[in-house]
Amino acid sequence: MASGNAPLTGEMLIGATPVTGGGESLRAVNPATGEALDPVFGGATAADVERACALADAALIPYRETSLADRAAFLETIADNILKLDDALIERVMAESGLPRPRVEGERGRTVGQLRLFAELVRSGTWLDARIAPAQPDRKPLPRVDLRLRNIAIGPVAVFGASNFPLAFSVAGGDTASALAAGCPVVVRAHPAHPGTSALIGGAIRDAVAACGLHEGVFSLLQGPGNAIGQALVNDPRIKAVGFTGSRAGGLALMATAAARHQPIPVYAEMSSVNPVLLFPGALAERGAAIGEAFAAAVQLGAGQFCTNPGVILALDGPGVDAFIAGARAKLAESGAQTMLTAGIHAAYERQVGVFAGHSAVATLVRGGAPSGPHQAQAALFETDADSFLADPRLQEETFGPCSVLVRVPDMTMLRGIITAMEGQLTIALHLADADLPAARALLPVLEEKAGRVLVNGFGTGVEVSPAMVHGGPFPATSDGGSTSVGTLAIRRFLRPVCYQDMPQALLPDALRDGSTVPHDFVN
Ligand SMILES: NC(=O)C1=CN([C@@H]2O[C@H](COP(=O)(O)OP(=O)(O)OC[C@H]3O[C@@H](n4cnc5c(N)ncnc54)[C@H](OP(=O)(O)O)[C@@H]3O)[C@@H](O)[C@H]2O)C=CC1
Ligand SMILES: O=C(O)CCC(=O)C(=O)O
Repeated sequence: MASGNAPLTGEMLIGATPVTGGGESLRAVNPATGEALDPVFGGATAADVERACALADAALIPYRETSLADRAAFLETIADNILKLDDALIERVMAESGLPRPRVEGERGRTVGQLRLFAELVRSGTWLDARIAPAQPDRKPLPRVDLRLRNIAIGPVAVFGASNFPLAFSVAGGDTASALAAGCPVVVRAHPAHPGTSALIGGAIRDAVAACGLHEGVFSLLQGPGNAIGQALVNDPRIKAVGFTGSRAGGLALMATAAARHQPIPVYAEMSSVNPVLLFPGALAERGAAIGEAFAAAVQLGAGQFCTNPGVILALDGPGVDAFIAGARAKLAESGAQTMLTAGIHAAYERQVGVFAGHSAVATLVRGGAPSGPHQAQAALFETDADSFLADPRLQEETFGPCSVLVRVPDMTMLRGIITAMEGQLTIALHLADADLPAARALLPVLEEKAGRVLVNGFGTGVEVSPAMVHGGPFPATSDGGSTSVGTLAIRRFLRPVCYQDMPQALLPDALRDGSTVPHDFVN
């Protein structure tokens, strides 16, 4: 296990202990070259999973009662340690993901910024949602009992690292940051595509646990290929919640496992979304070509491997649609193919693009530049009509990669019908001119029903980490439309309220004692 800038060893982390897993092993593969990367990582066995969960359970009570200041300092130490990994981290991410340096450096900034934002939140104490309703012994006709409420950590959390954000949605990504902020020990199941990146970040967290004097079970990192590791983790009775970003099939499988446990637990899975982009007539007439060019950039961001990727364009039919297509066509045609994250993701992309290309009701508008190396995705824009789109659910499914289908929609009634028929989404984007506002206003309640975030004159890619962000949405965008995986509200997934009734001051947690300086609602 790497510590600081020490070389990678192929070990995982069971608490503070580096362990070479005795299960099936794996090596990362550079998707840009096909080269297998050293070292070999030993895979976690059932006994490794068991030990990590036992340690997490042992760490729960001491960790969840750390002071706000100490827990915030821990999150900041993780951020500092990640930065200390310096270029060794950036190069390993690039080698394991095929992502370009500026993207990886940006993602590191987002990861570190996210940890610091959660540190600020922890320090504020607002997330405790403390409420004090003191006793009213003289209340008539009945006296009122003394009631005090605070949130506590839900318990050890299993986090599945995502393939498409090796830093911001992985070992120290949003799920881990929000769970640690809530006071939950975390057991991470590293994504098999980037074991080296995961080990480097895992070392940074382990070093922070030690430097902050915390129980070693606050963090463990499991490596290896295959479903068995994740299944064992979600099945372990000591795990009390799950954070996941990945495929719909994977998310559904974990939800089923969690629901079938003796004690079912919540799975916060972010799965699939096509993020409809609605083009209104006024905006199309005013700047159709420019919107088309901006779309071409958005759909290719990160080789389209974003769950916020604009996968469906619903264009209200009119002359401006052709201007949009011309703008998109010009930009897409001149773009190069991009390396995808893994051979499997590339093969899935080719399969799904093949469904569009071979569909009798679909026309190919443009393909991007041809591949010049292994696992490269060629961008694609298709077109179909509204009736065909509604009739075939395959056209409404997520294509993970730089691909989108434009649907010509005859009128607002049909647009409303299509949105109503579609599944839940992370984002819906509207392109509007002033003249479109009345129509957009009338549609907004339907859009709110369907998406976690509705945005205007932009695209959903590039989620801002903010207290006001919702990165979630109705199923299947996520398994739980009542939450977010990005932004400070994400902490709520890993909290549970406890009420203390008629509890003597000496037994109350500090935040709920008389004179508490932690922000709280006082109920007269
Ligand atoms: N919408 C989105 O945000 C994203 C969608 N995807 C989609 O997922 C496809 C595959 O990408 P990938 O990132 O590997 O996603 P997967 O869902 O296949 O895998 C994500 C993680 O979950 C584990 N896992 C998957 N299925 C199970 C299961 N049944 N039981 C236990 N663990 C499981 C995987 O490990 P292992 O496979 O070793 O079991 C891995 O650690 C992409 O082609 C794309 O379509 C991917 C990333 C993001
Ligand atoms: O668009 C982004 O910045 C985040 C996208 C995302 O959450 C994902 O692809 O998993």
